[in-house]
Amino acid sequence: MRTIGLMSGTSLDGVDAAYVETDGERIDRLGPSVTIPYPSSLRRELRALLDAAPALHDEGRLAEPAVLEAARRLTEIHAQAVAKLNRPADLIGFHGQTVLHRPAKGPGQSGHTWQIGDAALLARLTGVEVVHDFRSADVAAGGQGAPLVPVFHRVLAESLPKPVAILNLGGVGNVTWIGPDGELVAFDTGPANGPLDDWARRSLGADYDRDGHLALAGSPDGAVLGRLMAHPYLDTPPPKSLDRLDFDAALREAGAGALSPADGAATLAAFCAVCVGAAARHFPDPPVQWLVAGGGRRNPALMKALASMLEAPVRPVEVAGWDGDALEAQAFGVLAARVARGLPLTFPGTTGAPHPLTGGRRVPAYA
Ligand SMILES: Nc1ncnc2c1ncn2[C@@H]1O[C@H](COP(=O)(O)OP(=O)(O)OP(=O)(O)O)[C@@H](O)[C@H]1O
Ligand SMILES: CC(=O)N[C@H]1[C@@H]2OC[C@@H](O2)[C@@H](O)[C@@H]1O[C@H](C)C(=O)O
Repeated sequence: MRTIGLMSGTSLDGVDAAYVETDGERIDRLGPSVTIPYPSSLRRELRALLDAAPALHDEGRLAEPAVLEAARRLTEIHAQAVAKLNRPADLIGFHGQTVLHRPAKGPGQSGHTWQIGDAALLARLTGVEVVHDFRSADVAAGGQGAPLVPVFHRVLAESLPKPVAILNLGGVGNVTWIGPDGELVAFDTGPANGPLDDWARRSLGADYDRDGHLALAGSPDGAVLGRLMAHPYLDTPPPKSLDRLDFDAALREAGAGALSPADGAATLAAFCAVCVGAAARHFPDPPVQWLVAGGGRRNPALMKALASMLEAPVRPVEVAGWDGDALEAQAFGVLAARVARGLPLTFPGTTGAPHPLTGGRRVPAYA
């Protein structure tokens, strides 16, 4: 199948689109990819929506005008990304924008995950069948609904020495550990760029701390870091996943807000690495190497903190010949093909699904 994967991540920086030829099990060709950054006004709208989402959800106000308007703007930019790729496609994998993620906390409890985006509008604008809503079926079955990329990571990493750990540093961090027989252990590690971006906005008035300049100018605060390290998420065994804002209260309570701009950034970078170090304790065996994808691999402060925290070499995924900016978008092309073929997206080792589960919903192409 000729697929286009579309991912709008928790960093809210833009949409990534990638062309992939795949049957969902193998990759025949990884084609071009593009990113369309969101205008600042849409970033602000989405960031406000993340804050408002818990109340909107709890009050059943999912179709508020502000939500529909953000979904429409987001979807139109996704359609622009598809047009920019300019490749004939059979299927689009449309993740949408997560505004709230609250998987079930325990057996018998119900959870929910909310991605905004108008799949019918995207199908109309592109003339291509759209697969969307990749996470709900898993959450409804008691899974975490995230992460979803591990099954794609396994295809990519087929010929690499095992065990290997693939770390994505987006707004939130997530890791996939792949064992010698293709076993998967995957989960969200902790906050990554999300709090760093919020900090950069507050202290620099910038979207992010470019090249980690601010963090590299400071030092991690031992007391704040010590309080953060005691967060129960770190020791909780997988499966586990996070909302983009899950650590905000803990960061406030730990006193991060009182630090100087540089020390605050250094502390947040160090904490991201501490979370990854804690994640490694949940692996069945230590990985021979860490391959890092996502925007965080461009932040030298994060990469330095990771290298000093982890025992195996830590390198950007480009050393394996992959494109660390396109990986998640590529994954949603492959996942769309898996949905079309009824193949599982999630597994006991990834989301804690009770058994391998398919998911997603399909909107046919409009003529
Ligand atoms: N040169 C750079 N220096 C520092 N940080 C950078 C740089 N380039 C990108 N980033 C960080 O990477 C972030 C974007 O990462 P990415 O695109 O992987 O996130 P995402 O796909 O939105 O997130 P997620 O994986 O959580 O869905 C930016 O918000 C920024 O924090
Ligand atoms: C609920 C949600 O959107 N989660 C994202 C987020 O961003 C990174 C991390 O948290 C990961 O669990 C997931 O994204 C990737 C694409 C995934 O599902 O594999």
